[in-house]
Formats: sequence, structure tokens, C-alpha cells
Amino acid sequence: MNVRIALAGNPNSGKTTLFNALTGSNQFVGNWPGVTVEKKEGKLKKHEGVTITDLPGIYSLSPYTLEEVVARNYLIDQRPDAILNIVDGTNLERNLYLTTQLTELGIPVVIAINMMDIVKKNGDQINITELSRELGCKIVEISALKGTGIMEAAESAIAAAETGKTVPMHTFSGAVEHAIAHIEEAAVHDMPEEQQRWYAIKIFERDEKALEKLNISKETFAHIEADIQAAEEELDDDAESIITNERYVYIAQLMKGSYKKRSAGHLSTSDKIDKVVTNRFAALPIFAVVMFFVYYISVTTVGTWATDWTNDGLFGDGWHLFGIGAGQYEEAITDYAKENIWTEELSATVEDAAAAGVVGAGDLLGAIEEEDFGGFDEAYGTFGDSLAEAGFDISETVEAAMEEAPDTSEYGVWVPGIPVLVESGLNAIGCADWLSGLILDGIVGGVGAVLGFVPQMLVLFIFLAFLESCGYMARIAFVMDRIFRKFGLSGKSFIPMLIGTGCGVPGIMASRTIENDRDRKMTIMTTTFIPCGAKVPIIALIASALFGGAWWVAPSAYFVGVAAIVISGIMLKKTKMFAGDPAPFVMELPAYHMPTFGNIMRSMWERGSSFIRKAGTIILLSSIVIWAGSCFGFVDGSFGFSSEMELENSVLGLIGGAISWIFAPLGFNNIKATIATIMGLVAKEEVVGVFGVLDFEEMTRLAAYSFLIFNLLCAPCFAAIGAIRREMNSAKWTWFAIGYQCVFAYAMSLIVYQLGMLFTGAGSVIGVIFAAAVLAFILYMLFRPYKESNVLNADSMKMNA
Ligand SMILES: Nc1nc2c(ncn2[C@@H]2O[C@H](COP(=O)(O)OP(=O)(O)OP(=O)(O)O)[C@@H](O)[C@H]2O)c(=O)[nH]1
Ligand SMILES: [Mg+2]
Repeated sequence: MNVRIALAGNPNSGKTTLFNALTGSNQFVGNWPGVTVEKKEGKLKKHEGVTITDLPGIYSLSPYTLEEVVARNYLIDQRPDAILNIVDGTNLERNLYLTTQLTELGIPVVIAINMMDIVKKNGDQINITELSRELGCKIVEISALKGTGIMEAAESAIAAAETGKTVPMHTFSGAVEHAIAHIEEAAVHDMPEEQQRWYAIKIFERDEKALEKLNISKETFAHIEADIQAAEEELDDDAESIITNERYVYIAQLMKGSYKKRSAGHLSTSDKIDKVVTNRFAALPIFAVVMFFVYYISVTTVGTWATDWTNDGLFGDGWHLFGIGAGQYEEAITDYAKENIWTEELSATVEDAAAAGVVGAGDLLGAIEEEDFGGFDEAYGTFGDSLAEAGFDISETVEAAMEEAPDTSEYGVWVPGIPVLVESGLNAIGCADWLSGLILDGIVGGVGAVLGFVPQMLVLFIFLAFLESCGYMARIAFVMDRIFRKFGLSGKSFIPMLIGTGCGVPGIMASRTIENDRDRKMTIMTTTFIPCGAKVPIIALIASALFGGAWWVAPSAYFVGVAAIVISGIMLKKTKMFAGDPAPFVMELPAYHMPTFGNIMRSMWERGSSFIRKAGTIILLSSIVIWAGSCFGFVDGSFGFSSEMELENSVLGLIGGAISWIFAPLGFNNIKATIATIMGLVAKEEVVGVFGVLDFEEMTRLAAYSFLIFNLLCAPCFAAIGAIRREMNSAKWTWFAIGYQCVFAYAMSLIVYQLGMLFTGAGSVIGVIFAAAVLAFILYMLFRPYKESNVLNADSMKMNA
């Protein structure tokens, strides 16, 4: 026995929630319409040979958008053995429109009325027996979220699949039925009987896709056309509207007989919340504050704390178990530092350096004044060399004192970090030098550097999952529409960008819900400007290593992404390819609800686990490649391996050195930054991975920020480029998208770096002139009056070819 059951229903009715519950899958669920854009298959739990297919949501079987086509084609061409029609009980009337069409397909239908928990809470009543009799199929009340009734629904669908078809109970008016009967006779009588009615209705509606598929001869068609026109004349409307109207009349009558709403007219809690969060003036500030806190908490506070522990503890020297002994150590080391490190002489040197404006001296001074040894140690590690170079060498005092300093592991319960354990393990077995180098520097160092950021990302994903599944993000799409519209994108473009905060690949795929081809292309091109999960570590690394964990770095990266989208939208809209207004925004706003803990965790894990999987595969591999590239090279004129290879002589260094000039105008023409940027194309996590393997090399803050901007905005990783290729379905458009992203990133970094250098007083004349020219061009594009032209659309067609 092999039964195929398809879950079909309106967007946001709970299909995927039910699918996950029935099959134990982990498909993404969100509280807005259009979450699922591809069909997904799974096996029904505790039942042999039952396959369940989750489909994208559809409002009718006449699709408008790409993902709706996926659903319709599956139902019509693959013909599942039964359809489990998920109906949102809180929106019964609108949902039944699809039901009336599904029952005509000649496939057995079982209706599952979902969200019964809310329906009951609202005190509304649905008369199942009556409705079931009228529609001619079995109805089960369920709550996919709470898990009630779901197995019964699935089992009813299996039973329906085994016993045969659903008989459509609804008949259209006389004139229409007359025409349909004729059409069945003339055009589709050689089809399986149960499919005839559906095709006849579609032919009556003059549905292009159905007509295309059936290949009806000219004479037959003329004959049919006469029948259709007769009905149109009699009912004084066009065929498609006749069918639509009659369906609505039928549904209204169904509702009258089987649905009782408790109270009408009073504002629901959802409406009350919406009055505030979608308020014309307050909406954006509220959103900005919400996003600020999300990024601030996940990257700066909780995130930093968790990441510090993984980086310095788990993948570092080690940590105090449960913090036992940490306090004593803190006291001991502070006392020791006050006596031996922060001598008057050293403090004076640092003060002088700070007065002379040496980078990092302020951080050191601050740490000394606050008696914060951790902060001092970190700042010394980063800026010690630059102080020495500027003639304020404090290394002698510090290094000498550190020899005798109290050791963390003598206090409390000390758990050594993974590198320490691995190193002592390798030493114990007398491992060869190169092998322990590969394992420690290549694998543990590279993969560890990336994994260290996992906690931070998980925190971010929890917040995003909450905002998504409670329904807030759907409002933001609505609010953003008012703004996005001004620069040529619709609010619908916001959803892909939102999903893109996790990973660009599903983000790009989510652009399928956008009907208008031009809007969709523009969204695909700009979605990856939003920092994805893999870019978060880059932001965090630069924020902590070069900006001393400044609070504004992480939110600023997010706003750079949004600004890039806005600027690109305005500029692109003024080009030939994207001229024209975005399609009107239509999306229903789902009711708010409290997400379940399980759902949030699932969503977080969905996004986070791919990151961890990548660490185990592609990042592991490229870490090894980078390690090898940095250890093999030319020593004294001959090629070979050395664990003490100078970067400049290594293979990696030679490659990086050969092309680093490209980034000179952006301020980071050093070999590591170049290699990191290139490896970023493999996976953005690699940018951090490279610094992990190759150690962080000093950059000025301005150069680092320029490096950050470039890496945030330039072409995404290969996986995302692949997604762009698939969704654009054209090599030309893919190249155009990548080219645009890289050029745009370059321009932005150039402007920031060169004009920033002006403020430091060290700007170069040529650089500033170039940057100013680029800025002037962008401003010109932004403020140039907008001309619409018809000829231009032809060009966009050409590019599609
Ligand atoms: N209160 C309540 N909420 C539910 C129930 N079932 C689903 N939801 C919520 O409804 C929202 C939409 O659920 P999904 O499963 O993503 O809906 P879908 O039909 O797959 O949506 P698309 O993929 O967009 O077509 C989510 O926020 C769910 O948590 C239910 O029985 N009760
Ligand atoms: Mg879904």
C-alpha cells in the first residue's frame, strides 16, 4: 500500500505546522502568508507507506505567483490519492473558496478545520455535520499547533483515499451547467470520468493553462465558445466572473447554515496592537528600536558573553567550571597587576601614548584606571605592537611580569579548552610537527573560530523566530511597504530580506511570492545586502577586536544593509531594466499569537544547524586548504613545508599579495584581508576562519570598517549565488546581480575609507577625488528626476532572453 496525501489550503492556515506534527519534520513555520514556497514530502508517523506532501498556500486554483503554480501543478498533474484541505477556522468564509474548487478535482477531499483553539476561545461555532453534508466530504476539527485531532484527520484522509472520490455537491446556475455539460461532451469525454467536470469548468472559464494542456481542435473550440457566450449573455457577465460569483454566493449560503459568530464589531486584541505598531508615525521608530535591541542583545551583550566563553574558554585556554574560582582568580590577578604590571612608569608611558593619540592607548588607559585586568590583557594583545611602534614600548614590563603571574588553573575547578587538551594529547603520542600543526592550527583553529560564534547566532535566531511567529514581522512588511514603494520595491520584498537574516539562500527563494517579475529580480539582487547569520561573526569579530565591543557596530551593520537596499532600489529603478511602479501590495495580516516554545526552538535550530553543518564540512575543508597554503611556500629559494613559514613566502601569501592591490583604495591591501575576502565567496564564515588560522593582523579602525562594509555587501557565498542563478533562471541576470553587488560594495567602501581618511588628516588627494566622484554619481542617481519610458521595458525583455 502506498498512499499519497497532499496538504492544501490558504496561505498561513497551518499546513506546515500540521505537516511537521504528522511527519516529525522540521519545516519552517512563520506567522505570515507565503512561508512555504516549495513542496515538501514526509512520511506519516506510525503508518507504513503513507506519504504526506506539504504545499505552498493558495487562495484558488488559478495561480498568480510562482509558488502557487507549484501547488496547483502538483494537485493537477501528480494527482495525490487524497487531499487534506486545511481550512483556517477563523477565516472560514474566505478559505472555503478554495475548498469549492478542490472538491471538483475528482480527488477525494477531507477537510481539516484548523485553529479550532482560537475559534473556541472566540466563542464562535461551526456546525460540522451541516457543513460536511453540504460539501460532501468528511470534516475534522483540529488544532495543528496543539496537536488535537491531527491523527484523526490524517487517518480520515487515508480512508478517503482508499474508498474513492469526493462528489462535488455544488451546482452552478442552469445556464452554466448547460454549457459545462456540453463542454464535457465535446472536449473532455475521453478523460477519466472524475476529472471531466474540473476541466470542463476550467474550459468554461477560458483558463489558458488548461486550454494549452488539452489541445482542443479549432472546430470543437468554436462550438464550445458558442456555448460559453450563450451563458455569458444570459447572465450578463464574463465567464470567469460568473464562476467566481456563483462560488461566493454558494459559500455565503453555506456560512449562513453552519457558522455562528459570537460577537461582531468589537476590536480584538490583535486590532488593538495593530493600532499602535502599524501607526503611520510610530511604526518605524518602534521597528527601529525593536531591531536595535535584537541586534544589541544578541551581538553585543548576551552574544558577546557567550561568544567570549566559547572563544576564550571552550576553544581557548579553558574556563572555570560554573565560575567557581573565577572570583578568587580575578582578585589575585588584579592585586598582582596593580603591584607588578601597572607600575607608575608603565601608566605614565600609556598616558603619554594616549596623549599622542596612539590607537588603543585609550583602551589600555581605561582598563588600568578601572583595574580591569581582562580588558587590559585584551587591549594589550591587540594594540601592544602599535604602541611599541609609536615609541611607547611597554612590552618589557608586561612580558616580564606575566611570567610570574597567578595562573587561572590554580583557582577553583579549571576546565582546559579544546586546543589545550588536543595539544597535550598530540604531545603525549609524539605526533609529528606538521600533523599537530594541521590539527591544531588548521582544524581546531579554523573550525573553532567559526564555531565560537554559534551561541551568538542562536541568540539572534531566537529573537527573530519570536518576532516572526508572533505575527509582528508580517506587520513590518506592511509598514515597510509604505517606504519600500518609494524606491521601487514592495513590502513583499521585505519578507525575503527578513528570511535572509538567517541565510541568504532561503531568503532569495522567498522572493517567489512576489508576483511582479521586475520587483522579484530587484529583490533577488538586493536581499543578500542584509547581514546573514554567517556575516554576524564578521561583524562581531571586528566589533570586538577593533572597536573594543562598541555597542553601535552591530546595529550599524544592519543599517548599512538596509541603506544599501534603499539606495540600490532608487538607483536601479531609474535604469531601463527596472523602470515602472511596484505592483500593489496585497497581504493579509494574520492575528497575533503567542508562539510555542517548541516552534521557536525548532526555527532557531533550523537556521543554526546549517551553520554548524557547514563548519563540519566546507569550513573544515577550506581551513585545511588555508593552513596548507600558509605552511607551504618558498624557503631559501626552494619550495617546501615549514611550520614557521613567513606569510609573505607562502603560497597563500603569494596569491594574496598578487591581488591585494585591488583593495588598496579601500584601505585593506594586506594579504590576510584579501584572502579572507576571497574565501568569503566560499562561505562568509570563512572570513572569520581565515583570521582564526592566520591570526588577526592589525588594521586601523577605519580600514576595518571599510573591510566590514565590503564583505557585507559584495557578492554572497557560492550557495547563495547558486540560489540567485536558480531564481533568476538566467546566466546573464546572475552575472549582472553579482557584478552589481561587487561594484556597489567597492563604491561604498571607497567612499567610507577615503572620505574617512580626510578626518584623520591623512587622506590622499587622488583617493578623495575618486571617492567624491563616486559619491557624486550615486547622489546624482538618487536625486535625478525619474523618467518612465515604454521603450525601455523591451530591453528588460531582451535581457531575460
Ligand atoms: N493558534 C493556532 N495557531 C496555529 C495553528 N496552526 C498553525 N498555527 C500558526 O499559524 C501560523 C502559520 O502556520 P504555517 O504552518 O506556517 O502555515 P502554512 O499554511 O504552512 O503557511 P504557508 O506556508 O504560508 O502557506 C504559525 O504562526 C502557526 O504557529 C493552530 O491550530 N492554532
Ligand atoms: Mg507552509
